[in-house]
Amino acid sequence: MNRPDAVRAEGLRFRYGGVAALDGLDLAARTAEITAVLGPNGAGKTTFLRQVCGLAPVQDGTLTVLGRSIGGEDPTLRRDLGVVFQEPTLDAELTVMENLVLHGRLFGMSRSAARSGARELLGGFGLDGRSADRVRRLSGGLARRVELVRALLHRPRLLVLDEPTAGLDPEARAVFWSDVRAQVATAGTTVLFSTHYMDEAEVSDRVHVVAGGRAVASGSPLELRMSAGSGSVHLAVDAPGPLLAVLGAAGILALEAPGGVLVPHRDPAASVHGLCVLAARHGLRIDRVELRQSSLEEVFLSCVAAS
Ligand SMILES: Nc1ncnc2c1ncn2[C@@H]1O[C@H](COP(=O)(O)OP(=O)(O)OP(=O)(O)O)[C@@H](O)[C@H]1O
Repeated sequence: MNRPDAVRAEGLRFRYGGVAALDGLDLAARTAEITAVLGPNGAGKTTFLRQVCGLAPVQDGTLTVLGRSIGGEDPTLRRDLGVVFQEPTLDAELTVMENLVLHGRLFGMSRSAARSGARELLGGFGLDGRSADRVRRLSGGLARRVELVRALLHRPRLLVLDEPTAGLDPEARAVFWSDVRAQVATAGTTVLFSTHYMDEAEVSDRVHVVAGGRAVASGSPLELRMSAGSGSVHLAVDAPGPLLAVLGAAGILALEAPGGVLVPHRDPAASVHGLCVLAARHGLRIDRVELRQSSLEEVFLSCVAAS
């Protein structure tokens, strides 16, 4: 389904003095989808997300967020945004509920609406028992989930998350993302987030790989893996030597791999027949054929290396 864009960036350039942070960034995040901005340190992810939130000016290029053209500070936009940035910003001395009510009040909610909204969200994320806990007593993972609840309290249309799970262990990260997915499924919230974790990008509907301030690849995680052209065919054989020799003589790149031979191929499925025919012609027996897709990590590394 083609949904309208909640965020659209075209030719964004941004400089901090002599440093170019964004260098012609084009990307889009569709409504009610999860979009990942995946890139190494210094790729420009935070700069871009700050622009989306109106916290950094648009120096060059165009940026549209929820139908508004962004030029810098825009107080009306803030109501439609829920934000979790890298640095924790809960008040450690207040309880979970006090933090949430404070946030609700800042966003113009009545005390009772903030309390009942907070209760509902905490309940939905299985955190009902934690509302009276002081934040300083929470684990890092729990505190991040409370930040997520706080970001959602005023019912934003767009959730912006800048490396929201940095520093969390894999289990805490998985719980955090299951909360986010639940929110998208129940409320249709649009999510735009940055990460340098490949496995996190896998949770998204669409990934933009960013390097050097530009999007160097875009697509669903599956599309990216397919388009990287680095799938492979694994041919299980007892002794790889003769098969490697036959493939080498035919000009086919092949590598010895555990249990057999690996043949990298842009379209692994299309190459299977030819490989089997070639082996059979030389009297070589293949026990099993397995198609392997490149991981998002391989795609990421190859995109960044080529940029
Ligand atoms: N306040 C600043 N002053 C000068 N240069 C900056 C500033 N903030 C960021 N930069 C530079 O701009 C570039 C992009 O930084 P940005 O923080 O947007 O990248 P990032 O992808 O979010 O990185 P990270 O994953 O490390 O947070 C980097 O070269 C960075 O050093």
